[in-house]
Amino acid sequence: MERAIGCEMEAVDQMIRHAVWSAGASGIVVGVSGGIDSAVAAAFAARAVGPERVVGVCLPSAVTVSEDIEDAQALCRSIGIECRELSIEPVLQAYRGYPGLTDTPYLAGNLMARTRMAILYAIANREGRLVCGTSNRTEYMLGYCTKHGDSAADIQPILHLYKTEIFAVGRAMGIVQRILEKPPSAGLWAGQTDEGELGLTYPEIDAALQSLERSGWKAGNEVEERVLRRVRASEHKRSSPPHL
Ligand SMILES: Nc1ncnc2c1ncn2[C@@H]1O[C@H](COP(=O)(O)OP(=O)(O)OC[C@H]2O[C@@H]([n+]3cccc(C(=O)O)c3)[C@H](O)[C@@H]2O)[C@@H](O)[C@H]1O
Ligand SMILES: Nc1ncnc2c1ncn2[C@@H]1O[C@H](COP(=O)(O)OP(=O)(O)OP(=O)(O)O)[C@@H](O)[C@H]1O
Ligand SMILES: [Mg+2]
Repeated sequence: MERAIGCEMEAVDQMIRHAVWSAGASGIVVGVSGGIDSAVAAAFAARAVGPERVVGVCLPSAVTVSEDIEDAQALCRSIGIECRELSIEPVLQAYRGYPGLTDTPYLAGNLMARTRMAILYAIANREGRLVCGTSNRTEYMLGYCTKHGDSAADIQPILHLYKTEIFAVGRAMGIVQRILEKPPSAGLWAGQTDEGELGLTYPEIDAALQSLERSGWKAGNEVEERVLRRVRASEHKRSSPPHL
């Protein structure tokens, strides 16, 4: 880990406090999946504005494994935030009534991510909260997220951190061990893992991204070429829609 974790954590705290204060918000809502990104993002939110002003919402579907729900609850307990659980199955069941909209795991998965976003924003609307993002720099650069789904947020406390750095920050914050050890997964279909779907490991991807950034986005090997293709293809997820 090259960056000074301590100084950067203070800067994140200040950024979150400023965003909440300038929005006149009562607090923060964050989707807690039982994974490391939402754990670290929620822990930052709790540090910044106090755990009593943060609510974690676990939004399981039929493909969510019970260990993930238990880990999300354990995370909320360990950082002292309220934990709510709302199944997204009734909403997904309604989508299944529209022919073809949920026919593949890919289609259903993106609908799950956007359903979670809609519920988090409804809670934010009702309670005057800001929605806390959980995107890290690696998935942001690769576009490995659902556009207007899990990528939608009002604050982004961990967007500057590569996935491999999230684990180091999580360890420094004392995030529960089971969350630190599980393989990253979007949890959108049974058996899905990030590294399986991307076809590269996070250490490989992060090394390639750092090398590409240093070289002015010139690929020097096959892994860097593959990563660069994903970065280019997902440019639209990092910019405003074209308009006049
Ligand atoms: N060049 C372009 N200019 C402007 N817009 C463009 C575009 N190309 C596609 N689009 C639009 O973007 C859409 C495709 O983007 P999107 O809907 O996001 O879908 P897409 O990127 O195809 O799929 C999402 C990926 O993210 C993964 N994911 C999702 C959610 C969470 C996580 C996780 O790690 O937790 C991972 C998921 O497994 C899948 O691999 C197209 O249908 C189109 O509407
Ligand atoms: N079952 C769920 N309940 C609540 N929020 C969820 C759920 N599944 C996904 N999310 C939200 O979508 C975000 C994106 O998922 P993603 O898998 O990238 O992150 P993670 O689960 O926190 O960490 P990891 O990538 O290591 O699995 C989560 O951080 C969380 O905010
Ligand atoms: Mg996950």
